[in-house]
Amino acid sequence: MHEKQPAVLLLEDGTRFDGFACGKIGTTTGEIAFNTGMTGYQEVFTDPSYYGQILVMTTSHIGNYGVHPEEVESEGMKIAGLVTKKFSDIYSRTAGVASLGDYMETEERVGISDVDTRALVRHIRSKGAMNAIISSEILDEKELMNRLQEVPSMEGLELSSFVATKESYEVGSEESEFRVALVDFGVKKNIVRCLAERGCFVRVFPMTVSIEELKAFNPDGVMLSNGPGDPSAMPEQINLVKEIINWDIPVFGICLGHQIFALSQGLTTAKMHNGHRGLNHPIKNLITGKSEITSQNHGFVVTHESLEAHSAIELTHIHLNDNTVAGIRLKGKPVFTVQYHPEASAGPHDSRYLFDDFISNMKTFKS
Ligand SMILES: NC(=O)CC[C@H](N)C(=O)O
Repeated sequence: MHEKQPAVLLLEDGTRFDGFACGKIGTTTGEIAFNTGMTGYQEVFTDPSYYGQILVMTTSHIGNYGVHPEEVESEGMKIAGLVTKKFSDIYSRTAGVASLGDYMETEERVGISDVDTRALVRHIRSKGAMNAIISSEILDEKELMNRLQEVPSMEGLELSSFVATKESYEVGSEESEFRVALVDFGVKKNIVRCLAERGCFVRVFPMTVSIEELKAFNPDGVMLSNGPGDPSAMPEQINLVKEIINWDIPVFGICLGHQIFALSQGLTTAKMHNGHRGLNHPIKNLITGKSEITSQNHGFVVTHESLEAHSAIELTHIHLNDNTVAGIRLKGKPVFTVQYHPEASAGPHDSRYLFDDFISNMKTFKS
């Protein structure tokens, strides 16, 4: 345990919060976002879709169950920084191997604790997403603001290339019933696990893969992964997905994969006032009429206006809090995508059936 060191959180609009340093002593910048999940902080912090974001956890105690090597969604922490109310230096869980503070230091992540996170979240909820800086080495507001002004806006930022694989790799056995080509934009490990558990041999391809390389693998289906950043800043990947759709193979897309699919078909995406990040987001499946409680993490969304004007794409799921587009499919084709996280790690398993739907599409396609 360390002596508490002062730290500052400064938002782009000049709002300042004082607290204490947690994790590495240093400075970090990014877009500020909040997650309302009450558990699963290690999975969240290692989710590649959070790359470039300073994350506020609304649950008031973070760190109290330490960290565990298996509870990661990628190799290492991906959030740009952490904001909490109470940061626990000690942890109580027999399976824990280290404290969150030690893990953040090893992973070189800067955080700030003892912030009034309720006031902070109310502020960003009304003002909308904006950039922020956390520092435990610079406390001078002018200097912090100068640094903050150099941080690019999330809108227009391509971030997948910082977190997605550069080399292909395989998961599962080649003897498996289905072969899935996964295009990696920043994949969460649990997506691959959910496929492997259902009898899939998965080859994870870098996002620079060509359509010929994908075809050469002879897959039964293509999975488009989640990932960070603005989907509209990825013209090559949008083009690749257009080619995948023309190939007429089963496709399943999650989050960024869903947004890139939408853009490839001429729909548009927009930046949300505030994203959806948490474990209890209500979704309605418009095909079955059933609701599901879902895990979410996104700051962009497919627009209703573009969808209404498109005759080949059908709305399949809506978000019940704000009616935003949560799932779509290509009419008459085995192609569907969702804005939320059926692999939900952490989170409820209500939406796991989407993996089964993908499997059943591949079964039909094979025969
Ligand atoms: N989880 C994701 O794939 C996020 C997608 C995209 N980066 C967004 O914020 O909307």
